[in-house]
Amino acid sequence: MNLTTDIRQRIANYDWDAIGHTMDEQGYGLLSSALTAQECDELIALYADNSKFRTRIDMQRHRFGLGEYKYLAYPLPLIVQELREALYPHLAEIANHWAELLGENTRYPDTLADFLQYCHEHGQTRPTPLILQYQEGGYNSLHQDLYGEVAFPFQVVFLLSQRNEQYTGGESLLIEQRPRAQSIGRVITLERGSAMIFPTHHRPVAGTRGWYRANVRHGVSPVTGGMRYGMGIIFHDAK
Ligand SMILES: O=C(O)CCC(=O)C(=O)O
Ligand SMILES: [Fe+2]
Repeated sequence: MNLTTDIRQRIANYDWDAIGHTMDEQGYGLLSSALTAQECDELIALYADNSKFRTRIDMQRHRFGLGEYKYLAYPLPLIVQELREALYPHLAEIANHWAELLGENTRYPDTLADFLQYCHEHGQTRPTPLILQYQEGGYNSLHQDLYGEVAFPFQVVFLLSQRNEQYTGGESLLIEQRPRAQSIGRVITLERGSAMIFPTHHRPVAGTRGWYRANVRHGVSPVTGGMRYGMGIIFHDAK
């Protein structure tokens, strides 16, 4: 791959205060134009190269939905490594703020390397960034990506395909379940190269007696035509 090296700068250029506020308010955030069309194409092309991946999952076999995904192997492709490293400190700051709101003692370290060290000490050593592929009819059931006791509270998904040109349907879904209430469903329409930051397991919501946890699951609605690729960056490693 002909990798660009301005990823760190691109990530640093987002208005992270504004993203933090949006995440506090709606539970997720968007990064528009995080990847160029060429980078999206390169990542899609990478999907065919099994030497870059450690595991392939047939989603139907596990009743996770319909489609497939592959977990990248270490060392991660440079662009994925750079995105994971560059996103982490901004998200750790928001994560620490959320932990405070929820009265948790957890404090996330400032660097991805330190956080991964912590994962490794807890037996979580396998890389979790993944590329997902859905054909017509494919979908991803509502789920959470937890792979052990250590879980970073946010993950990021990048849409790699061109909506309405390469595929139709296949909307990103977030379902938020508040205690003793019915769930809220959010449909997030991503553009090619854009990304969504969302909670891995829950988000703080203001109640009449302080902040409480609302459980969040994510998924993808059925693809009605064509082929849709996404790339997920999960920060905790897996057991
Ligand atoms: O394909 C998608 O957009 C959903 C990806 C997903 O489940 C994830 O990134 O964890
Ligand atoms: Fe997921």
